[in-house]
Amino acid sequence: MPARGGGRGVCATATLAAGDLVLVSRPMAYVTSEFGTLPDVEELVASTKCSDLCANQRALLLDLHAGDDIAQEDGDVPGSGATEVVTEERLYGIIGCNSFGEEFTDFASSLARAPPPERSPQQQPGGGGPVQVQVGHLGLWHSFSMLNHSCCPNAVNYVVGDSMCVFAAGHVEQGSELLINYLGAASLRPVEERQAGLAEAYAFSCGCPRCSLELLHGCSSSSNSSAGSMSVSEELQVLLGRCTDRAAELQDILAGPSAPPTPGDQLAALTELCEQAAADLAAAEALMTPAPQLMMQLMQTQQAGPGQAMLWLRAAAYEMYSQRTAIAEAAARCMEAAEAQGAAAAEATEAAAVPSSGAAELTERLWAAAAGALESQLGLVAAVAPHSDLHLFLATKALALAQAAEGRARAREGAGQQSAAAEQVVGSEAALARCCAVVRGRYGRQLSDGTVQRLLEGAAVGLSQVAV
Ligand SMILES: C[S@@+](CC[C@H](N)C(=O)[O-])C[C@H]1O[C@@H](n2cnc3c(N)ncnc32)[C@H](O)[C@@H]1O
Repeated sequence: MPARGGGRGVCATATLAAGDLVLVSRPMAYVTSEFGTLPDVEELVASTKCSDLCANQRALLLDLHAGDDIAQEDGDVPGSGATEVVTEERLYGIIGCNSFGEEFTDFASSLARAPPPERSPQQQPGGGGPVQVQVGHLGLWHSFSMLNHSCCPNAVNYVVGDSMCVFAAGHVEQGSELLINYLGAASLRPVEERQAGLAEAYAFSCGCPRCSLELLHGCSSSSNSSAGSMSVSEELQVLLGRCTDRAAELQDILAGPSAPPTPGDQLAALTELCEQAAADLAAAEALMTPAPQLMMQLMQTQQAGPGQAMLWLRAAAYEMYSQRTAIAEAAARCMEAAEAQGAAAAEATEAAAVPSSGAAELTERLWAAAAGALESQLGLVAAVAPHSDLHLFLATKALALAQAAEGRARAREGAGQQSAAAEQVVGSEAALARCCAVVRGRYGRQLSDGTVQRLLEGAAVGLSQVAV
């Protein structure tokens, strides 16, 4: 694969579906840190140096790509032998190009790895040490290191214990290259930032279809531009800048020192923020809708269907979708609190204890808006980070919202009230089926129903611990 630094890659030897196991790799070096932080690279370097590598293992280590400069300076051909010395510079190069780390092990599988309740909560199976469900880790795995990157990956990886597992994350034709995402959450940033990140960390320029499509579209000038001379990319940056400012405002409204004192005030401030966020998102969506001729050209050069091409483009504005969900959710919670306060006050004065149906309807509308915003967010993640942790996280969150909406609808029916807004929410059965499909795509197509259930329970607990 001459277009890839180091020249190698991994291709499917058979046609694959999401959730097919591609490889399991044992670590050559592996370090962890408590409290979920990412260990320092120096720790992995020190651990690799200290480990007593046999000739075979040293040959495998030296076989790894260390960056184009280092390979050229050494006149090295990968896989050239066990007798070479692993210099410090080379080791840093190898670790820089090939290590993989996470701030904490993913929330679903970490809980699923904890012992079942009948065992002591502190004991590993077989009586080992305490189980750490949230540790940060960094490691080096040889066969995993052969996988190249794409911003629209077709494979997904995660660590169990200290082993690296890789699964297909969608349909993969026999002979096609398997590609993973090196960028983590940064994969949901615009193309210029992704390219800069990859150039800095790995010294290559990504030529994946999503990058090419976005670059081509981003260079075109925006017909919406008030200045008339801004490119799509520049205009998107302006909108994303406003999104960042709004995030600070949201923080202030929810927790800052100048937080408005009553849920009513808070709701008014959130409603205003929600309107601004919706207007900016609509502007971004218009910006990311190419003119028909450009769309034809983009699809022909990138071999992507129109739906796919659109999702790839819109994923550059992901932060705005995510913010719209956060604001709508905050507004719904706020209205719910106001509704509960109203009910409590009515009860205290022995007035009608049932909250007014107008308030109830508004609460439902806000929850339906939050669920709708989450569905848009989920669609983007499914397109650019299929079966990732984030995909599972959002699917689980959508399931929780659907179940809560159904619970409220039943409670209101019990109180003789109607709620039309709840019907807009994806039903919990559909949301559960989607969650199970995401789990199977991430953790293995062949999982039993019991294991899927256990992983979903893990994801639900993780959801309650992580605020996004
Ligand atoms: C983990 S290695 C992947 C295997 C590597 N191609 C090899 O032959 O050893 C990471 C390196 O592969 C190269 N690489 C990965 N993805 C790439 C891509 N999409 N385009 C070009 N080079 C890529 C970069 O040089 C990067 O530093």
